[in-house]
Amino acid sequence: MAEQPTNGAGLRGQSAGSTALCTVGKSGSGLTYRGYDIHDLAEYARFEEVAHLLLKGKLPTQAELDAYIDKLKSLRGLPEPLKKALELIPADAHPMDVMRTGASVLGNLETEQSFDEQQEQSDRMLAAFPSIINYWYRYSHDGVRIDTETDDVSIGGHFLHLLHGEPASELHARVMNVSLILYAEHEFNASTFTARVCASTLSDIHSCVTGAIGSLRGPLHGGANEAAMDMIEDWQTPDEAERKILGMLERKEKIMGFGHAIYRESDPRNAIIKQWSKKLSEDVGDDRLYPVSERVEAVMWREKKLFCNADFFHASAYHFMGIPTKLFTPIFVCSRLTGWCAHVFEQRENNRIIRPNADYIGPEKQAWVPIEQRR
Ligand SMILES: CC(=O)SCCNC(=O)CCNC(=O)[C@H](O)C(C)(C)COP(=O)(O)OP(=O)(O)OC[C@H]1O[C@@H](n2cnc3c(N)ncnc32)[C@H](O)[C@@H]1OP(=O)(O)O
Ligand SMILES: O=C([O-])CC(=O)C(=O)O
Repeated sequence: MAEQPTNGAGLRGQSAGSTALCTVGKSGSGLTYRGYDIHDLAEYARFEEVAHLLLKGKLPTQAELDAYIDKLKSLRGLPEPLKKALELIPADAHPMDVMRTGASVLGNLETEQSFDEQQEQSDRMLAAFPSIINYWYRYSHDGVRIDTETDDVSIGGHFLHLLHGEPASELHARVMNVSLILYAEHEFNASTFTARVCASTLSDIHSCVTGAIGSLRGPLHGGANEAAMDMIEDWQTPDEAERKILGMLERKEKIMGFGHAIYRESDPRNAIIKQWSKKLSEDVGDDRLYPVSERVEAVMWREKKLFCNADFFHASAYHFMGIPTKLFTPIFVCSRLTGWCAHVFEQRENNRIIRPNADYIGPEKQAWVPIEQRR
């Protein structure tokens, strides 16, 4: 593992527990899920296989995978009260707030009654989350009540089908599959840690996931893919992008989609999603966004030795597939849900309430001042 600052800020460099789910940056840049390298998973696996790996503890056999896919397909429908709740949320709401509310309402309607239900509840959320966000999006933006029970085999294809009202192309379904795999799990990141803290109080799984969605929403975490898109979308040429980035660095602004709390030299997911972004850019005949993104990457490395994290090239990749920017982070939710739930299971298996100490930096003991004497 690369050397980390240990002054305590952000708990950086400190172990907060153990996990059998994931290694991040173990040899400087690697990423594995239960021992499987991210490159192999992105190249050969279906997202549903990775979900099985994380949630059930092993890669499925073909028969197990077929059964799991069928099961997830059967769980895509939404209960009427949830649809009604989604219809009340205005079009200008942030989709991450919609996800948070959707998860919470589902938890009211299909409450986890005991931890024995954790697998079933996780599968249900995995199947239902794309339906939740797209049901709201299509109702609030297009005025249509979509049928969320499609026959698409993959969760990624299903997501795009609901969004665009037609089955996804093979290329788009493939890229969504890769994207969902890349985002699925990442050890004790902020949102996963949120889920584990919540789980450590023996709370229900919907509360753990709802809290995690709130943590993922911020631009320093999952919200960075949207923030990166907002940053680059108006830049017309690589030269303009370079000028703008240099200006931002001069003003000491954060450049979204760059840097990482754990990786020091590169994020292994970047090369993978970058390659798919390039393919998509050729597919749509783009001669602007991809070259702009590449220049931003080069300038950030040249000027600051800062590298793209998983989010940066996700921005252009999603954009090329016609996904509205504000739905980028909800897709991250649909994927990271697998990691969150697997961590909740792990926390529950060997639980102690998470409750660290704080270093007190406030005033020493003070004498009580009656209210009429205060100034
Ligand atoms: C899926 C994910 O969640 S990946 C992360 C997504 N988030 C982003 O892309 C947001 C932009 N990036 C960042 O804000 C940070 O790099 C984080 C939040 C990811 C990590 O934060 P930290 O662990 O505190 O970063 P780190 O210790 O490596 O920072 C070192 C220095 O580089 C600077 N730096 C780090 N990232 C950036 C950036 N993207 N732009 C400009 N400067 C940066 C920091 O400000 C810090 O400078 P300082 O020493 O003068 O204060
Ligand atoms: O690990 C982190 O700090 C951020 C994260 O979730 C990721 O990079 O996927």
